[in-house]
Amino acid sequence: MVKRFGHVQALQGADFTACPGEVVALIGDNGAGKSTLVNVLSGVLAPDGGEVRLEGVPVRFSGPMDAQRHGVETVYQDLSLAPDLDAAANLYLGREMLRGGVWGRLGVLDRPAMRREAVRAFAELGVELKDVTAPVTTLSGGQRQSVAVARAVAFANKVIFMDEPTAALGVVQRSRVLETVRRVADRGICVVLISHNMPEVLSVADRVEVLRLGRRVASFTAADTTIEELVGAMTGSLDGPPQHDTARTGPAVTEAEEGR
Ligand SMILES: Nc1ncnc2c1ncn2[C@@H]1O[C@H](COP(=O)(O)OP(=O)(O)OP(=O)(O)O)[C@@H](O)[C@H]1O
Repeated sequence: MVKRFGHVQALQGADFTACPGEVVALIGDNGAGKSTLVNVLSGVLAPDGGEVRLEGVPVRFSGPMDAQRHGVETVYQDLSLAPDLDAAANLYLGREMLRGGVWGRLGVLDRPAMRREAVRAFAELGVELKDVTAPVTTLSGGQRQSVAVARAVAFANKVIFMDEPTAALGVVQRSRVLETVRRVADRGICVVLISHNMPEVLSVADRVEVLRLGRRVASFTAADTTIEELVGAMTGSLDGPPQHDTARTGPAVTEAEEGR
């Protein structure tokens, strides 16, 4: 995948594959190109070169909603929440539940049902919101992050990209989100996780892809590597980082290939 911002070459042929049921961690130093890659794969940014394949089929998302229609959800670093809406409304943003019968045809929102579902979804993530009717702008950073994670988990059926989904979380919520990541993958969804937290990466990921200066420079099987090895690959201090064999568990669902 190739992406330029003016003179900045953010992605210079970064590529990776993620399979159903696996958690792939995307790691790299600040500025390595991780968020740019996720933004290109989730339809936020148009690439300057390269190809995305979903279940082996080339796709070109016209925007994030197009990606969502294909079963691809994203937790963005900036969370992309509507600050003045409550947690339940944010969970269903753009996919609101409507009341049945004539009201459904008139497009009346079923707020009680959305709030019930929101309470359930947040409880699953270990988030206790005192008031699901409060605008998300009044929530803590961690609570807002959980709202964004809950939204992606509720709707993804093929791929979830998570850009630093636990950065603002306390210990308990962090471990609940990581449990959720594993559970979502076990449903056959492929999870791509960006994280700077190496113990977290090793505890939840099956594979680790390392980006440096817009390129993928190493791949590791999480069970066979160490924090030192990952940091070495990220910083380039390892001489000729290894391209470990990546155990593939099925057909590729998402791929960003080198630009031509
Ligand atoms: N909208 C933009 N305009 C100009 N340059 C950008 C833009 N977005 C990213 N870049 C540049 O592209 C490069 C890759 O940035 P990116 O945010 O993808 O890195 P990252 O690996 O996610 O970093 P971090 O871990 O700090 O979030 C950086 O040099 C960054 O300054």
